[in-house]
Order: sequence, then structure tokens, then C-alpha cells
Amino acid sequence: MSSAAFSSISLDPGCFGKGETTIRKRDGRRLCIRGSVASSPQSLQFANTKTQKSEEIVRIGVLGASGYTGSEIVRLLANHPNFGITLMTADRKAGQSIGSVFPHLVTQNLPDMVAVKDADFSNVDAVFCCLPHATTQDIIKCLPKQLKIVDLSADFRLRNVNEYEEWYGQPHRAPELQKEAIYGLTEVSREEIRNARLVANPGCYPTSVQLPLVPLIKANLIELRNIIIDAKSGVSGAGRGAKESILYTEIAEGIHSYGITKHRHVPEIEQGLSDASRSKVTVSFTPHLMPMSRGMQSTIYVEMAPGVQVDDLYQQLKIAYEDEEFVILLDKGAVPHTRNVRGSNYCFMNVFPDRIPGRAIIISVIDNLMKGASGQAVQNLNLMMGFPENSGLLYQALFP
Ligand SMILES: NC(=O)C1=CN([C@@H]2O[C@H](COP(=O)(O)OP(=O)(O)OC[C@H]3O[C@@H](n4cnc5c(N)ncnc54)[C@H](OP(=O)(O)O)[C@@H]3O)[C@@H](O)[C@H]2O)C=CC1
Ligand SMILES: CC(=O)N[C@@H](CCC(=O)OP(=O)(O)O)C(=O)O
Repeated sequence: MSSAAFSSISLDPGCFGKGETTIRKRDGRRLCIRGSVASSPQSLQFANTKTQKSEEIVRIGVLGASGYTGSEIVRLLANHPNFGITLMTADRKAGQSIGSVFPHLVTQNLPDMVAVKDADFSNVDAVFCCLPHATTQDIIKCLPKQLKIVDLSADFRLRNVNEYEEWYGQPHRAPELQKEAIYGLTEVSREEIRNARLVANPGCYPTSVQLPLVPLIKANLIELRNIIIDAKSGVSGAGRGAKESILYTEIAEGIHSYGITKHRHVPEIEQGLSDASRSKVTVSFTPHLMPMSRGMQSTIYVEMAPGVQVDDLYQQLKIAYEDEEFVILLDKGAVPHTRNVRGSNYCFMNVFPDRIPGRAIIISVIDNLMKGASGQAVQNLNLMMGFPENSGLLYQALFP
């Protein structure tokens, strides 16, 4: 897409250094940009998206826009009143337009994607980093310090860098930055996220598991032993890169477990549950690959604390989430389906009595690319920039 499609606007030099930049458009209107300011006067190009943008625009870079989570960010920001994309990067697809890589995004008038090494961050206030883990640390540590960052990779999720090395098979290469990172499970750490510069967006499985378990553990309603998580993911969870293991013929008409006892989301889940209980929690976690493109279900088997009934778990989840927009406790007895959250930022959950006395079964579903990745990332950046948490996220599920 040619840059002739963009309207050029120049920064007002008088506003530099005030934490807020006013830009004057050619038609004389003034736009106010929140957040960090560019270091020198320059020409700025904004996409003429068809969506009405507000007067207050944060300039966004999407690193890894040619991948699944990056393209979801681009889709969501098309309908975001306060975020405007000024930079997109790709690796193998650098130099291409977003519409040539993702035809469903062809109507987005955006600059072509560039390689990270060629990216100009002077017109960017915040980035969504949608890159493979390990690659991410090296790139984030080189970014301008004033940028707000939501990192969708696993690189900054584990506070203990030794644990990162143990589970990811290589030393952490940005341990100083790790100290600064806030784990971004929005409903649990909202206040810290608001003030963060670097947010580590949670993994998809850990999101689906922690949302129901954290309130129950905090209220001491379940035993910390014998937590069993049987989880299932759509294939987009594995990213867009070509791999034999995710060929149609390997996935269709069957399901299989993987990462048994050693999936790298185990320490992330245990970190979150241990924080909730203020003691070490361990879990049995087995993920499965399902023949569907998106969606995730965690079925969680727990033992209730002495004297606790399933209704106590239900009431606790109701209290925890009654004011939350994106976490929905279904009516008693209603079964969460992944298809009812597909394409939306919702987590649907419910709790059921097991036939074995004293045990309960919790079911939680999300879209791995939305609440499990890009949706939650937008929710977090909304908080970090002081916008309504649901901005750009008011999508209902796609059905059927
Ligand atoms: N998919 C999911 O459901 C979830 C993913 N995540 C995490 O989000 C991140 C992105 O995942 P996803 O979008 O699925 O992955 P994809 O494989 O679909 O996309 C990866 C992106 O990173 C780019 N890239 C790859 N290698 C490099 C490199 N060395 N330098 C610069 N850019 C590079 C790719 O560019 P190109 O295609 O042009 O080569 C592409 O844009 C990962 O860390 C993943 O673990 C988190 C939660 C859920
Ligand atoms: C189906 C599938 O392969 N899913 C990915 C998890 C995707 C995700 O949330 O991952 P990150 O921790 O990488 O961000 C996996 O099991 O590794």
C-alpha cells in the first residue's frame, strides 16, 4: 500500500518535553498524543483508517505483525479510538504490506512492514511485541527506554531467571529488565499494570487456568495439593510458522497430548497460584492439541477444603468477577463452550460438583488469540495509557 494514502502531519516543537505532544494536522486541527514524546521535530504519518479515531492518539508499533498474534492486534486496533499504528515489523515478510500477508486486513491503510533492524521508533509511543520467545529479550533491551511495552512472548513472565533457564533451555539475556516487568493477568494485577512500563502478557494456558483458580486459592476454598489441569488448544496457539507437527494431516480428525509433565507453562501457572496462596503450589498439567484453529479449554479438577461446598466456589467466583467485563461466570449448570468466546476477549467459566464427594470440576474457556494473547494485551495497554479498559475490545464471539 503506498504512503500516498496517508495524511502527513508535523509535530509542534513547542510541546516537546511536556509528557504530551500536540500535533497539528494540515487542516489546522490539533491532535494530542499522550505518553512519551518524540525526540526531535519530524514528519509523522498516520493511517487513514476508516474507523473514527479520537483526538487523543497513542502511536503504536506492532513487532511481529506478520504473525497470528500481531495480526490480531492490527485487527483490534482498527476499531480502537485511541491507538493508531505507525510501525509494523516482520521477519521473512519484511517489505510486504499487511494486506498481502493477511488479505482479511487489506482494508487497513498502514505502512508496509519493515525488519526490526530497520524500524524507526521515533514515531512510536508504545509497542506490542509479538515475537518468538528468546528473540524478544534481545530486541526489547534495545528499544528506546521511554516506550511502553506489552510483550506477548514468554520472555519476561517468570520472575526467577534461573527458572527461565531451566524451562526454556537457555540463560535469560535481559535479567535487569526482568526485574521491571509486571505480569499482566489484568483482573489480578490491574493496579500494578496501570503503572508499568513493561508488561509480560500471560500465556494462553496460564490465563485460562489462573482466572478461575486465583480467587478460589486466595479465599482458601480449595486444597493446594492434587490440582489437575487437562487443557486443550486450537492450532493457532503454535503460531503461523510452518512446522510438520501442525500440518493439517497431523492435526485433523484426532487429538493428542503434548509436553506431558514438561510444558513450559507449568512454572508460569505455579508462579501465579503460589503468589495467590503465598506458598508453593504444584500442579499436574497436560495440554492437548485440538483440530480447530482457535479456542482453548481448561478442565480443572480440585479438592475442596474441609467443609466447603461447590456452591461456595460458585459464590466466590461470582464475587470476584461480578464487576469484571471480560470474565463471565455462567449460570449454574451451564457448560462453557470455546465457540461462544471465539474472536472475543471473554473468559467464560463455571464450576460443577464431581461425583466423588469433596471434589469439584472447573471449566474455563478463552480464545487463545484474544484473552489468551492479543485481546488481553490491548486490555493491558489501555490500562497503561489511562484509557477505558475495554477500548477496542467490544467484540462479541463469532458464531457459528
Ligand atoms: N499464538 C498464540 O495463541 C499465542 C502466542 N503467544 C506468544 O506470542 C508470540 C507470537 O506468537 P504468534 O503470533 O503465534 O507467532 P507467529 O509465529 O505467528 O509470528 C511470529 C512473528 O515474529 C516474527 N519473527 C520471527 N522470528 C523473528 C526474528 N528472529 N526477528 C524478528 N521477528 C521475527 C515473524 O515474522 P515473519 O512471519 O515475517 O517471519 C512473525 O511476525 C510468541 O512469543 C508466542 O509464544 C502468546 C499467547 C498465545
Ligand atoms: C498449541 C500450542 O502449541 N500452544 C503453545 C502455547 C501458546 C502460548 O500461549 O504461548 P507462549 O507461552 O508461547 O506465549 C505451546 O503449547 O507452546
